Amino acid sequence: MEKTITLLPGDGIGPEVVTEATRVLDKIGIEFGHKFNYQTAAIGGTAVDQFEDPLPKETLDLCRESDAILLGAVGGPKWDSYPAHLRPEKGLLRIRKELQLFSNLRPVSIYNSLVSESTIKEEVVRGIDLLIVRELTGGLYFGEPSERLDVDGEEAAVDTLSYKRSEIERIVRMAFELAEVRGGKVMSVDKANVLESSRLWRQIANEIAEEFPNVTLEHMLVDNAAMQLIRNPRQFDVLVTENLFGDILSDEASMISGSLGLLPSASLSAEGPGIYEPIHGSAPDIAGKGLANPLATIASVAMMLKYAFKMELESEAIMDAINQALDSGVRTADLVYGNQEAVSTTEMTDTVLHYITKSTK
Ligand SMILES: NC(=O)c1ccc[n+]([C@@H]2O[C@H](COP(=O)([O-])OP(=O)(O)OC[C@H]3O[C@@H](n4cnc5c(N)ncnc54)[C@H](O)[C@@H]3O)[C@@H](O)[C@H]2O)c1
Ligand SMILES: CC(C)[C@H](C(=O)O)[C@@H](O)C(=O)O
Ligand SMILES: [Mg+2]
Repeated sequence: MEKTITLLPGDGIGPEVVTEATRVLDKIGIEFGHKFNYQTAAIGGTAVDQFEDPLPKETLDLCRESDAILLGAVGGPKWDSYPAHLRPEKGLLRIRKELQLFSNLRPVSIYNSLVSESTIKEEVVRGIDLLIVRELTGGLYFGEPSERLDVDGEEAAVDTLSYKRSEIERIVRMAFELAEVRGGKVMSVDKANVLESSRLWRQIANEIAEEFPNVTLEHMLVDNAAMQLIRNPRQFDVLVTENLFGDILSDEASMISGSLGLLPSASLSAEGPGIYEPIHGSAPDIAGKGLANPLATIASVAMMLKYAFKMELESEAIMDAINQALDSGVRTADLVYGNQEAVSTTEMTDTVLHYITKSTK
């Protein structure tokens, strides 16, 4: 097969991890006889510097006409004081909205050899396999008004948490469809004891549940969910939640797998190309030092192969290779506690590449 992939390296460690992920794609291409064509475009702070726009039109056009998009990360201290529309993060929010990527899948599992190294007890994390389904184009990130204002002569600011029925229906339905082919359980996470938007969310989740007799639905308040994720993550199969709750819970959940540098994601729409992106950010503290863990981005490529190209075997070959690389003992710095030696970003990828073969399946 021949596929065109738009690369959006972005800022900080973004370019480093995207480069590593394309090496993995190239190896898959060789082993399985596919051709991956890349086109690279600017997003985030890099795009602000070049085009005074965190999402130039040319970038969006390239993305629209590609088969899939691979994003590194955006943002960094350099742009933190820029006005809202020129912030790197705005570029990411805009592209998610433009491409209607309402569904962000953030799977959380643990590689075999990391079970005993987790900061959480082995018996709590062993065999973890849960999926966070994060709503990605609504809620506080996009609600209007979102602005500074004057309240009683005082400086104030407002952000708006609003959801339409259709927005809730489609993401909750997606969660149920995924649960049907997984463990058959949906946990809808909200703050219905306080927020009206959460009460609508809960009501609609109950309605959607009627369409899926083989899937059980439970509700959990988000503060409790944050605690339960660490106390007993095995109770969860699919968690579905609004944009900001999903953002926070997924960073927390990454520590069940061992590091923020391990968690991949797929941002999907009803039709058209999706963005495959690690859940982590641009990590300015380690950028340019060869310290970044490339595995979240490499696993995002595995999600791309599975969801965008229906290349199940190829996707599994990558996940198997990551498992074997970690089994062989290599660790990037984020995975090292104590005095074990860490390998570089490139060395980690080299080890993954070593284990990628068609015959692994
Ligand atoms: N999707 C994205 O583009 C995205 C996501 C989150 C944050 N950001 C942006 O990134 C910038 C930094 O934010 P932050 O520091 O809060 O979050 P971050 O995710 O960039 O980093 C948090 C911590 O995790 C570490 N880390 C992250 N990814 C890693 C990796 N692959 N390997 C090893 N360690 C890794 C970092 O070194 C840092 O200590 C901000 O500008 C923020 O807006 C972007
Ligand atoms: C950079 C930021 C806008 C983004 C988000 O909050 O969605 C990031 O944290 C993520 O998780 O992808
Ligand atoms: Mg985040």
